[in-house]
Amino acid sequence: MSLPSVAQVLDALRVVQDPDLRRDIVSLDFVKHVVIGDDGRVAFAIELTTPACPVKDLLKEQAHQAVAALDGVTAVDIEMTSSVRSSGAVPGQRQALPGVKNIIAVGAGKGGVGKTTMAVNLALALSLRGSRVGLLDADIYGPNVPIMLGVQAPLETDGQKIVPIEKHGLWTVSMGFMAGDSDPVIWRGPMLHGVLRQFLQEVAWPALDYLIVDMPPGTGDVALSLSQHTAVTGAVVVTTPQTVSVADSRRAINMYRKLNIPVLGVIENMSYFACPSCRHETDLFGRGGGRRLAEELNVPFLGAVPVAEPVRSGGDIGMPIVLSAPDHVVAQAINSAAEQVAAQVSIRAFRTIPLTPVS
Ligand SMILES: Nc1ncnc2c1ncn2[C@@H]1O[C@H](COP(=O)(O)OP(=O)(O)OP(=O)(O)O)[C@@H](O)[C@H]1O
Repeated sequence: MSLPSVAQVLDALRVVQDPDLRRDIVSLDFVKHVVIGDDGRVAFAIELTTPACPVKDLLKEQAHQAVAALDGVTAVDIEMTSSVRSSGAVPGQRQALPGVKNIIAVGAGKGGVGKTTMAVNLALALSLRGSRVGLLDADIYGPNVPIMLGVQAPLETDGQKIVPIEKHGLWTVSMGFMAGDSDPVIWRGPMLHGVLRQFLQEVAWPALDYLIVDMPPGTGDVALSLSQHTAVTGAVVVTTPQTVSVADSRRAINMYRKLNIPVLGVIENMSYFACPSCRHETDLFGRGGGRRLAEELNVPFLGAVPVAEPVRSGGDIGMPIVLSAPDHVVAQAINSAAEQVAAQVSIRAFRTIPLTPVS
């Protein structure tokens, strides 16, 4: 039986569509290194735009089926790889940080909605999926990242730049490493601006796919500084479902829009309580407010995360839930939200990078 050509394999793969990018994987230039063996074995790689791709398994399965159906094919070997694209540096705009492909702000309109919890767990979820991730604690007045990561160490320099502290596979800097746990931070706007600039430009950040920035709650100075210092890929807004929180989140989204920071989407934290014994779900704060806000403002809804005691206790002892209980319903909800964030970043990267034509 005759063997298919590389062109025929590629043609067959054109039926496989990336649902987020709305194009087929061949014209997206995802298919690499097609090798057709004399025995009819076809091997190739599919290079996705993030290791956290939510539809990775689906794309692999569809690609397998499409190629296996060709005459002469006896086996199909697919290697799934990824290369995160940068959507930070748009021509004519500010530069992203050197070596940092994407900067993602995690913000909230209100304090106490779980913004830091989401920032830490989203960062870890992306890292656990194979990305290189940094976490910048820009919540200068209430720096809780060190507590939630369970790390307390003085920041040091390599002679020129601040060396970020590595914990659980993340690289991080925080005011909490400078001030003591209970020292108040009393600074004026220009000083905040200076600290943020230092944390961005005077830190020896390693090469990163994603730098997650834990923003202070509310609308204000730090978001403005961030947008002035660097090209921000986008912002994730964390809300709880009740009306007062949603109203503040609406203001936060509008602020990011005013600053030309794209809104990647809304996460509804503390969406409901899932009883660990009987599994009954109670809508403590009126589930759905975050989703309705996303629909109203025409931004993606990235997921609903329930309330659960292990989230709080894990945060208190520096062992975030995606690490301590990866099968917990909350960890799964956060993992799914992290995949949606990565997908939104990829979508933005494709809006700013011209596609390579495929011959
Ligand atoms: N889904 C959840 N289930 C249970 N507890 C949660 C959940 N999300 C957050 N928490 C807890 O709520 C408290 C506040 O969370 P966190 O510090 O992340 O909020 P925040 O919005 O960053 O607050 P702020 O910026 O005002 O300091 C923490 O004790 C945290 O462990």
